[in-house]
Amino acid sequence: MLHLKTKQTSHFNMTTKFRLYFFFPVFCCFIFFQTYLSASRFEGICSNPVLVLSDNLDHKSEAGERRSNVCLLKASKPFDPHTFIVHAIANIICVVVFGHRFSSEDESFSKLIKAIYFVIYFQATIWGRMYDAFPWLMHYFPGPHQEVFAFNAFMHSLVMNEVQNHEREKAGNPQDLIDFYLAQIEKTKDDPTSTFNKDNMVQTVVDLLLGGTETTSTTLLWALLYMVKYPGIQERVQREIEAALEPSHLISYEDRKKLPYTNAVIHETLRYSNITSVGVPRQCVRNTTLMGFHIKKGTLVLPNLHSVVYDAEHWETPWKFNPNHFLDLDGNFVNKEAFLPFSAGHRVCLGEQMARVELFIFFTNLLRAFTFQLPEGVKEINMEYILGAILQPHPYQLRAIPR
Ligand code: HEM
Repeated sequence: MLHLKTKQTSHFNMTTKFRLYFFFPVFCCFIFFQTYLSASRFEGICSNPVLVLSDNLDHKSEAGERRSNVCLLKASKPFDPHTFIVHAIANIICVVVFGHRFSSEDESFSKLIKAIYFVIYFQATIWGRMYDAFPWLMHYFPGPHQEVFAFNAFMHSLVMNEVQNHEREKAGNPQDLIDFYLAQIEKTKDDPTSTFNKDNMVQTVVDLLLGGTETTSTTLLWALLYMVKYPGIQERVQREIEAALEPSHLISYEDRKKLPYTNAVIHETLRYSNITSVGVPRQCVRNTTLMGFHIKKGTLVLPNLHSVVYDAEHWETPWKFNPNHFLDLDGNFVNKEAFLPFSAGHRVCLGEQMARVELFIFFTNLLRAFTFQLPEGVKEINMEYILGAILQPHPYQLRAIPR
């Protein structure tokens, strides 16, 4: 099913307009952005996640206290890592598309994060389901479903503002996605078949903000939760990092080759947390036959990634967090055919490379700097997920002990 030529449909089956605009431009510009979102471009942007965590923790410190050690020691107090991680990850995609990051106190940034969260998780709520089933009726009723449109409008106006700033400032040397896109619009302005235009640009940026924030940050939240749950695995990762890298070494994506166990833990986190369980809804653009099954034009298709990443034929212990799934007997990293958290085929995740780099650099830096533990007295960890377009862990607290 994954290899069907499918037409992208919206996460929400709300209005035709919304459906048409939601992901379509991404498809048009796939090749352009595959080049733009290459690993090396954003590796530098996320190279200091420990500072991000420390920065965020420092906001909680009393006035006048010094950073560095003071703030790191403060990190051993129990805290919920959610906001810090989401802000850090959202800022990476902001640097890529806008060319700048936002301060955590910035109101429009907070609203953007809220909008992304709401749009991603709303659809699994009863209101989302009701709207999907009876859009014509629900349209007239008040309720949280109306907020999705308000948040969507907010995201569009925020991006439009950024575009206007770019146009005013006109950088000679393109630095971010909006710069490149504007240059592309100019280059193709005489081509009547070109899909490079402002509306598509704005929607594309919104798609990247939506696709690139909750996914990676939720995976990192699962990773920290697994480290707390399995301290033996955490310790083995830390020992590997210590043995392979000098303490002052600036961690890069290349280093994964020296850290097979750490790499295996990240892959196992992606497999086991299964955050995009049934991918993104697609729609068949023409009648198709796949392995004897006839699929009519217009049929909605959900790639069942869950069945692949938990397939007992491919995974030794599918229902257990087991980094050995990605290691051979000599401890070398091995990739697996059934490792498809980013899906496959024509509509494979556009941000896969970016997510892989972010996850590796964040996870490795954080485990090198901290040991993560449960708050004192807490024995139970809720490992169940909250159902949504992305499967997220229940809010939790942990302590980050500086190493
Ligand atoms: C752990 C992180 C991530 C996971 C597990 C993930 C997973 C996925 C999956 C399963 C799909 C649907 C593919 C299909 O329909 O077959 C998808 C699509 C998409 N993802 Fe990701 N993703 C992640 C991170 C990112 C990031 C960082 C970005 C942004 C840079 C991104 C942008 C997108 C976009 C734009 C699409 C739609 C692509 C299209 O329609 O052609 N994702 N992702």
